[in-house]
Amino acid sequence: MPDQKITDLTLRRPDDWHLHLRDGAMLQAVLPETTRHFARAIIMPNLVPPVVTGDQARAYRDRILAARPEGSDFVPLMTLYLTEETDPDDVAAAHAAGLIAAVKLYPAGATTNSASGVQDFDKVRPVLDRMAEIGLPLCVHGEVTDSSIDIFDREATFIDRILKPMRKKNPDLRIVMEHVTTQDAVDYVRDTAKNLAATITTHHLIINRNHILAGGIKPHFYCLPVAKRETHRIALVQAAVSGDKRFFLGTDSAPHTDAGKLQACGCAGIFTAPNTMSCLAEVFEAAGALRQLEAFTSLNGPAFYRMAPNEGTIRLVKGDPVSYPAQIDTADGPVTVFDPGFPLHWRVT
Ligand SMILES: NC(=O)N[C@@H](CC(=O)O)C(=O)O
Ligand SMILES: [Zn+2]
Ligand SMILES: [Zn+2]
Repeated sequence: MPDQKITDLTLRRPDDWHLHLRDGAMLQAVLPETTRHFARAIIMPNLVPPVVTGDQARAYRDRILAARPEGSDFVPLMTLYLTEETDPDDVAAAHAAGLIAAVKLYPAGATTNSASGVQDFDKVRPVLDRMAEIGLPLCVHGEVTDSSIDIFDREATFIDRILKPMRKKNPDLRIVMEHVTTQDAVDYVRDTAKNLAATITTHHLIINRNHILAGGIKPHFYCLPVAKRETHRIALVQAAVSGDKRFFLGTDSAPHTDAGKLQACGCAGIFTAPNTMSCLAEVFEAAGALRQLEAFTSLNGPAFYRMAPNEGTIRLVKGDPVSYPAQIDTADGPVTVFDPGFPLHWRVT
C-alpha cells in the first residue's frame, strides 16, 4: 500500500555507486545531470581506451573535476579497469594515494567497451589477492560471455561458474555485484554473510523484458544485463526497499547518442541521470517504503565503501507531474532520457 500521507521527504544527499560519465563533449553534457542531485559517484572506467593505470585515473578525474558546473562540490570516486596485465603495485599505489575507490572487472566481451577485460580469471589472481589485503572493493559486471548460454541466464550462470569459485579462493575480497537483475543474484547476496553487496539500477526497478520487446522493439530500454521477467523485477524492488545494507543504488546511467542506439546493432545502455530520484521516489512510494529510500540512495553505499554518509540533504516534494526533457543535447548528438512510462510526481527541490 502506498505511503499516502507522505508528500515531503528530506534525505541525506544521495550517491550513485555506478555511473558512466564518458569523456569530452559527452562528459560536459551529462555531468550536470548527476551533480544536480548526487554528491559522489563511482565512475566507470570503460572509456575508449579504458582507464587502466593510476595515472590514467588521475587524468580522467581531473577532466571530470574541470567539467563540473560552477560551484559544484561533486566528488568523482575513480575506478581502474582490470586487465590481465594490471600491475598489483600500481593498484595498491593508486589506492594508497586516495585516487581510486574500486577496481572494475569486465569479463572480456560482456558489455560496452569490455574488449580489454578479463578472459582468464587466474591471470588476475595476484591483483585480487592484493586488493583483499588492502580492503579495496572489486566491482563486477556479472555475466558470462559464453555464447552458448542464453542471454537471460548469463547473470545466474556467472554466479555459479565465476563468482562462487572466486569467493572461495579469496573470501576476504570485498565484491560489489553491479546492476543485479535476477532473483538469483538477490538470493546469493542475501545468503552471503560478508564481503558481498550489490548495486541495483533505477531502470531495472521499473522495466521488465516486455518493455523492450512487446508492441515493437524499444532500443531505449536495451541495456546489459538485459532486463529479465517480471518476477525478477519484483525481487529487485523487494531487495531495494528492504533496508538491507547490502543493496544500494548504482544507476548505471549509461549515455549513448540516439544515433548509437537507434541502428541495426544498437548500443546497450540507459540514460537515467536526469530523473533517477523522481523515478525512485515513485517506486518506493508504490511499495509503501518511502522511508527506506534514504538507506538505498544515501546510507548503505557509503557503509559498504567505508565512507561517511554525506552531510547535506535533498528534499523531495510530491505534487503535479514533473516535466523533464525527453532528450538532452550534446555536441555528439541528442541522448534520450529514460522514460519510466508513468508520470513522476516527486520533484527534487
Ligand atoms: N549497462 C549498459 O548497458 N551499458 C554500459 C556498460 C555496463 O555497465 O555494462 C555502458 O557503458 O554503456
Ligand atoms: Zn556492466
Ligand atoms: Zn555500467
